[in-house]
Amino acid sequence: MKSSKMRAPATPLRPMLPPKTPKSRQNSKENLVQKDPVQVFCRIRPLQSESDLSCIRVVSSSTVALIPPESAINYKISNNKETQYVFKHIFDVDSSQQEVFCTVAQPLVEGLIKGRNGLLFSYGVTGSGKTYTMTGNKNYRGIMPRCLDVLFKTISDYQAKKFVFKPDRLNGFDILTEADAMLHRQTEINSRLMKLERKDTDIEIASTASSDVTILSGIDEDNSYAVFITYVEIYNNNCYDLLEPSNNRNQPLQTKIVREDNNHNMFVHGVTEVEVKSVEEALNVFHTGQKRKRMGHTILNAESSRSHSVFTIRLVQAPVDINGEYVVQDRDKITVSQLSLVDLAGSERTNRTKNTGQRLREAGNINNSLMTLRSCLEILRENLLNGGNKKVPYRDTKLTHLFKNYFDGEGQVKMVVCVNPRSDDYDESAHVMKFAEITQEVQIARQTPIKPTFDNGLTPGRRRANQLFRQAMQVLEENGQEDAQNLEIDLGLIYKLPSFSDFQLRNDNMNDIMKELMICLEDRIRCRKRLVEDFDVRQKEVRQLIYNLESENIRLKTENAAVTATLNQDRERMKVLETKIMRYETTIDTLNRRIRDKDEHISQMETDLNEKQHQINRKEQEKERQRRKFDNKMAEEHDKKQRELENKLGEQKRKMESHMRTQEEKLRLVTDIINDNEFKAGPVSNLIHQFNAHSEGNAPQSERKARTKTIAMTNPRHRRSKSVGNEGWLEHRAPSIAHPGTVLQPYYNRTKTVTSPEMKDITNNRTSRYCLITQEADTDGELETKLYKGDVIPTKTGGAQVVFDDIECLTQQSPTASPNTSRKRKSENERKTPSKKSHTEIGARCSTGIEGHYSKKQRV
Ligand SMILES: Nc1ncnc2c1ncn2[C@@H]1O[C@H](COP(=O)(O)OP(=O)(O)OP(=O)(O)O)[C@@H](O)[C@H]1O
Repeated sequence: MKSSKMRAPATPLRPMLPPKTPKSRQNSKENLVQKDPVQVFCRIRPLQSESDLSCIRVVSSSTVALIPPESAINYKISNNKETQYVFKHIFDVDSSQQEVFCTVAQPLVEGLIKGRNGLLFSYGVTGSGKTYTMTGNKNYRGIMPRCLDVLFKTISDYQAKKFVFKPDRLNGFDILTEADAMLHRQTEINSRLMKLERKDTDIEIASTASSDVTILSGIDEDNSYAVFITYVEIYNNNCYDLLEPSNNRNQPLQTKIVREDNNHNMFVHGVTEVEVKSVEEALNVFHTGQKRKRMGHTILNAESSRSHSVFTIRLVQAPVDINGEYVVQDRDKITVSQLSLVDLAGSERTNRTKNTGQRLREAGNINNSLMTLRSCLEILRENLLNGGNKKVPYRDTKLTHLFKNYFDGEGQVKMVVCVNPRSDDYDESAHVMKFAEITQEVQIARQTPIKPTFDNGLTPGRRRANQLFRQAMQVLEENGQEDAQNLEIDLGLIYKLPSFSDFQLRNDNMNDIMKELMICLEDRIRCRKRLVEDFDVRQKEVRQLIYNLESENIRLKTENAAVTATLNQDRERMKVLETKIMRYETTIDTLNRRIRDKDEHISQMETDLNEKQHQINRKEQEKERQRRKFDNKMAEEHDKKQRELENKLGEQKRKMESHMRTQEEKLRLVTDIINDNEFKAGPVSNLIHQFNAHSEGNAPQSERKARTKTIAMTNPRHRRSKSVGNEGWLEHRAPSIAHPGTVLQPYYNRTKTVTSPEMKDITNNRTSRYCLITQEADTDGELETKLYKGDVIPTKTGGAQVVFDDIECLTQQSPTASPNTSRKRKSENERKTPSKKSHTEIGARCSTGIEGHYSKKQRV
């Protein structure tokens, strides 16, 4: 008999802080004290035809004997002796599906409801009745639909609304709020309407649900429950999600991986978990999976019996809130339990099936996984017997990896061995039996407690109490108590209604409690009425107060608006100013940056300038050094040249002196000659001849003869005195002579200029020198002035003769005439030639005399 305290409905302000308890799984291993063996059941299917021979004999409800037929391999070895095998229970050919379910699966469902995990295998060769046992058919529903029947029947009143629990895709669940869940429900309805989904229930299985479904114990009335279905196929050691949503049905299924969640439970990662609310819905999902399986096998060219099917029922439960209506929004309080129903592939050996190619590979994989399952169980058994800690090769195949947790003590494991009694299957059946026998020696730790008891601070039985409370209120309302519905309306902190007296909820005193509750409620209604009246009065006062406050508030708001407007204006101004400041700051920054750049530039320039100045100084120094060197060199050169010039000058001087000495000597000689021969008779021509002979020496004989002939006879004794002051010049010039305008003019002392000289001009005593001036143009048209000079010497006859001793030649060149090198040269040559010529002419002229007499005769 279950009893619970009924309490008043909580007010929203009532604190509800349930202390958190650690998760069950954390303590689960510490709590494992008891161990249960793997329960193995044996089911013998009926013979297909009456002609078939049976090799199995049921000895008792737990013992079965295998009798080898003659065709068996070990017929001779076993000496026709039967082998007996003991199992938990033997289901013979007459055993019904219900019987099998009740014995094998119902305890697992009970465990499931209590939060315990369960695993049920069906093992056997092909055609031995595994699928028949697990799924069944239209008339004979198997374990799976029956499990669903019982489960939904048991939790029917406690099911949570759809989508309150949502799979988190990592083997856990989240709790959605009622609003979110409703949104999901709406979306689902819409999508169904869109798709116009056809109800595709597996007719064979779902048509006849058992009417005599038992309601199992162990349900927690203060919990809400939800059922989720997953359907996975393991084929060729690959995991496929048969419920995977797909738009294209011909698209092959994606392989999935087996992973471990945060609580070290194994699960198929990303598997589709479908929430179902009824058996029909669950079978519908199963049917969808079956179709996907068939489709997949058609695509892969496989056979259904070659794969392992894992149909898992996951039961999610969580406590309801204090009002017993909604699930408490705390995912730590969720309990998830699951029951996996595994229809294994046929366990026959390859040599029997004569498979090749793909079939052989399939068979290999099947055997592999079954062998691994077998080795895992054997090692577990060995560890158990020897206390060893040998590593169990769960990870070798997907099948064993997925169910690792069960063998490690996280759930109950059961196996139904299906055998075909046909003698043809003897060898295979013997294998199956042996394996099954070993399996049941494996002990699995019992999971206790099955479900953690949360100390969540909530009253047990609150859901039922709430229901009773509602019922009582409904009765009161029917009895004319209008305020009954308002009882729930909380009066807040102002008033407190009298507390409920404690009611003990028991199944046998429900009517008494109901009566007491109604009396209590009537009192509460009266009390509430009083309080409500008082409340109304106070409410009016408060309203007035509020009104006043509101008026004041409006006034303040107006003031506030004005102040706010001013403030906003100020803020705007501030903003503008701030913007300006920012702009200026930016400008200042920019300018500072520029100044820095310029400073850097200036310092760089200064550095360059210094460098350049330094270079210039260096160059100046170098230049100064070069200049000094050059000056020194120049001075040296100058000294050298000066010395050379002095030497040359000295030499020239010496030459000139020597020449002068020679000339003086000559002159002296001439003077001596003249002096010696002044009074001696002798023609002057001889003296001149002597002079010429002396001076020219080598003159040609003919020239000398000619000259001798042309010179007039003179008497040197009569040469007029040339002493200073006594020299008188007779300048004889043609009337057409142009003044040459030369700077250097011949200097004549006591000069008499005549154009046509008379005798007396020559013969007078004052005239001692004679100068004849002629002018003519040369070949280039240049003016050439010649001055023929000579001594006037009186002749014996009283006349006078002129002895020419000098010719002066003045040649002028026009500055406007174009310079002509050849002409110049010519002129120079000419100048040179006349000089030479003049020299000869001097001689000639010197030897030429103009003899004049005082007589009127003139001879030139
Ligand atoms: N106990 C039984 N009572 C009546 N019919 C049975 C029984 N067991 C099996 N059968 C029938 O035998 C046939 C083969 O059975 P089933 O398909 O379940 O074998 P299986 O072991 O699942 O084969 P596979 O390994 O190919 O899947 C089915 O038609 C089924 O109805």
